[in-house]
Amino acid sequence: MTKRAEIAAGKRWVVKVGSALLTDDGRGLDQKMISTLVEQLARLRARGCEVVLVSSGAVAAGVVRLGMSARPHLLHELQAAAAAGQSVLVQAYENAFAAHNLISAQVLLGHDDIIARDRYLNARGTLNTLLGLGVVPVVNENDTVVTDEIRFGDNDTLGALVANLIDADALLLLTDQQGLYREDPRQNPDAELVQSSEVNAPELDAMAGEGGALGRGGMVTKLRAARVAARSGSETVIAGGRVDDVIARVTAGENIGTWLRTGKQPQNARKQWLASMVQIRGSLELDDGAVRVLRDSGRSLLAVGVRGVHGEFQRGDMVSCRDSEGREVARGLVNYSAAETRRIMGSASSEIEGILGYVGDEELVHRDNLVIA
Ligand SMILES: Nc1ncnc2c1ncn2[C@@H]1O[C@H](COP(=O)(O)OP(=O)(O)O)[C@@H](O)[C@H]1O
Ligand SMILES: N[C@@H](CCC(=O)OP(=O)(O)O)C(=O)O
Repeated sequence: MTKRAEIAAGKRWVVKVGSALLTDDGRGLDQKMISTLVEQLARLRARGCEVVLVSSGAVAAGVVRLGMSARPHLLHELQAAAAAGQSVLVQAYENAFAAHNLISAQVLLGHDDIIARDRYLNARGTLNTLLGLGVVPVVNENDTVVTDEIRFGDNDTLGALVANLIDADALLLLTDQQGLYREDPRQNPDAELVQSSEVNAPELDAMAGEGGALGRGGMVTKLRAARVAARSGSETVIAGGRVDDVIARVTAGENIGTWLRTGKQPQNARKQWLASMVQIRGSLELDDGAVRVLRDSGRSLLAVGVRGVHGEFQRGDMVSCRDSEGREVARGLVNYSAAETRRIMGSASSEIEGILGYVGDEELVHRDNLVIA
């Protein structure tokens, strides 16, 4: 896609609405904002587009409902707030969509639903079926059961994974700023808006800062999310949720907000699933030859090309493969534990049996289980 106007051809949208936008400066849900957004989503549906809404706001709504003075830090208090707030949030959406004769459906997802392939396929099937039935799925993280270790934590990431799941044409991240600026506008009110950029452009990393008091990830997680969404070929636009008619204008291809262009060809479904695993258990330091083999020829990673092992992981965990300067080259599911890998690194595959007393797989990471960064 080379021109912004081509976005208008997108028929499948994921629209993500952040806490910063929805929660009336932390005083509970901003019902007016919900009605405004839903009215715009209803128009998008009437134009024949399918849409999945990813909405934050459960914790913020729960904090007010339970009379807490601020967003809690303890995990169980956060989870209690999310549980009490999610029902209010979903009810607000139900009412707002019903006013436009649309049915919405609550979908709560956790990290486990993404890393287990059967659950991933199941979630995809359910979302596609809901869309086929004309329903608007309203997705949030299943906050009440996730633990710190396995939570997405921010809904930008969740929005991107949903875009991967349903092969969305585009992801729209709506927030309290009008897009990505060259500097955080809270620090520099004169910062310039980035209108468009290739999503993987390295200079974007230095521009994106942390979030405000209400949201979680700021532009850091929005940028990361755009890169995840791009893996399935989804374009991303970050725009201001309070801008008049923002959803209609972005989806019509108007040049507002920040467009992060995909640039690359989408990965196949299995590689997308692999890429969507956000929990990395350890890393492998590769020698230059292995880096070249992975980057240029798409072959498997063998133990002989590994010089160092960091972290503790088990067979089947996701590990990051890095060059000698620590830059990520690829990620993949490893066939040996960290302890085993430490023993076989630098050795030829034919030597594994002699070292370990058994041989599982010839490859340390098979090419089918490897995604290049
Ligand atoms: N370069 C930047 N451009 C725009 N906003 C930025 C930038 N860096 C950091 N931010 C901050 O990110 C915040 C939006 O993210 P966040 O608070 O997580 O909201 P949300 O709940 O919508 O996800 C903005 O309020 C802004 O202060
Ligand atoms: N699942 C949480 C949302 C996490 C969060 O705050 O995300 P975001 O505002 O999008 O950065 C909730 O509903 O409160």
